[in-house]
Amino acid sequence: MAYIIALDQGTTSSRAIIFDHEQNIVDIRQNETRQYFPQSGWVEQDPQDIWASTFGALQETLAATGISPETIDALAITNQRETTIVWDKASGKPVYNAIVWQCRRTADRCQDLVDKGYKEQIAEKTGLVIDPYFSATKLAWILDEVDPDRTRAKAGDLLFGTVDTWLLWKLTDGQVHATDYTNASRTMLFNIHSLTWDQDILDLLDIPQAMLPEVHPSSYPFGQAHLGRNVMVPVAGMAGDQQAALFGQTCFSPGEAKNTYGTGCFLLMNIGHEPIISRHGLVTTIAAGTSDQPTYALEGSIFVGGAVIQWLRDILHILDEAADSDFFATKLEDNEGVYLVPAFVGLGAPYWDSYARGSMFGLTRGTGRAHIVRAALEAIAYQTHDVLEAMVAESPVEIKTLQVDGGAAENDFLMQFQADILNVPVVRPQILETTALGAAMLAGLAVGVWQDLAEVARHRQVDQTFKPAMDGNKRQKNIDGWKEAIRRTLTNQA
Ligand SMILES: Nc1ncnc2c1ncn2[C@@H]1O[C@H](COP(=O)(O)OP(=O)(O)O)[C@@H](O)[C@H]1O
Ligand SMILES: O=P(O)(O)OC[C@H](O)CO
Repeated sequence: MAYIIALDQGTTSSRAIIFDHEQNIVDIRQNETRQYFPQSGWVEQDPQDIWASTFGALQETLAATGISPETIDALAITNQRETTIVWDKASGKPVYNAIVWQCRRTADRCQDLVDKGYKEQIAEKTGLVIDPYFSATKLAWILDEVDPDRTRAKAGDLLFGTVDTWLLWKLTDGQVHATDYTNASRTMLFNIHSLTWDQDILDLLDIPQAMLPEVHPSSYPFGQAHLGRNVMVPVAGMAGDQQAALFGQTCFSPGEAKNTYGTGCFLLMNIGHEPIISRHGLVTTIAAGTSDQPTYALEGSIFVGGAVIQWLRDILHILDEAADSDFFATKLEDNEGVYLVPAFVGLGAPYWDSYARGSMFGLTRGTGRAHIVRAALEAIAYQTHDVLEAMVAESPVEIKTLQVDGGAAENDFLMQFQADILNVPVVRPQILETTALGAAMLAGLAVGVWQDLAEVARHRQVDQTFKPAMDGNKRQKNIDGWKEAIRRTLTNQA
């Protein structure tokens, strides 16, 4: 028997998942990772914790299953994207905490770039909206702190990486400094047409090319991971988690879309080989693929999805477990006019408001735990509605079904409410670990475990389809209430 192991480094946890050649999950090990919130809207993680939790999960899964590393055909890495790490090449030590994708510390820098008129140019080159979400201004911020005149970065003594690059570098004992197209396309430094780092943007932010990783397709022999006792295993697949999930959901054709409900929610639609620059608040990104010719995707990035449930559990303490949210939400017939806008770190697509903060509306003396829990789950579905609405406006392709995955997609109430609010069937696959599966598929294709896309798609199975069942008037009333809540939360409206 031979296997592929996917390392899925998400915002809240690091997982190692063993797949066999039939794409069955043989074992999963998971370690939580800690987030730090040093100031309002700031989010950091410790890069050493990211590494230790990931490598620990890998070692634990090998120990628990007794699977010998010699029988592993390939490793795959998939990761929270945009999160920015800079380390010292000689010592291998990070020079600052990882600045997490959700972090808003560079909001003013981004506003300054917008005010100076770079919006169109950056959208044309990178497919992105100027926002603190992406790595570019986070990297410039770290350099301003630790290497203001850029001497060390220019000499190549400091290296930059997103989480995939950091893990690859650690796994290969500092031999390989590389990333893939999908992760590079989230930095706001990468030209998605020429598939190269963009010198104009590097100059604009004073970022030396010498510190940037090489960029390859997602299905590629990146390097040999050192798993101890002279055992080397090829790392043959790397992709940002959302693009890996799109691939794992087998959305290989234009018009096919998925939404992942993790810490955030990320709705991606395959748009084929021609990038569209969005006029409706979406971003254009490179999808995971097996060749040099890129496939593109339109993406709606929602910053707070499942994280709102974590907030109810860990900060408000009104839930013991995230899964209990289903029980409380279904205690009510409807939301009774209560809306929660979880703009804890501003709002992403399609609003892009860095300065908005969370708000709740419609509270009465009768408002209790069930209302707040339900409003939180509904907010995940409404935000997805707003993104899908933008996607429909952008693309002539009709979205007939929405494929879903991620931790919060286990919540039946949320999935049914999502189908009701979108008026589109929501299809949940049997394997919810689609992100890891997609990465494993990319690695397996690179090393010849599977021959082609048709072969990797063969194993996909549906768990449940949630069909829209809400009356049209009620749907509209719900959406109107949400739009009003959004209107009252935004700071950037004219
Ligand atoms: N049954 C559930 N209902 C609602 N939210 C859930 C449920 N299970 C997990 N979550 C939420 O999903 C997120 C974890 O999903 P996961 O896909 O592991 O995220 P990530 O990859 O971002 O770390 C957490 O934010 C958690 O609050
Ligand atoms: O940690 P996740 O799975 O919510 O994914 C984070 C995204 O990659 C951020 O862009």
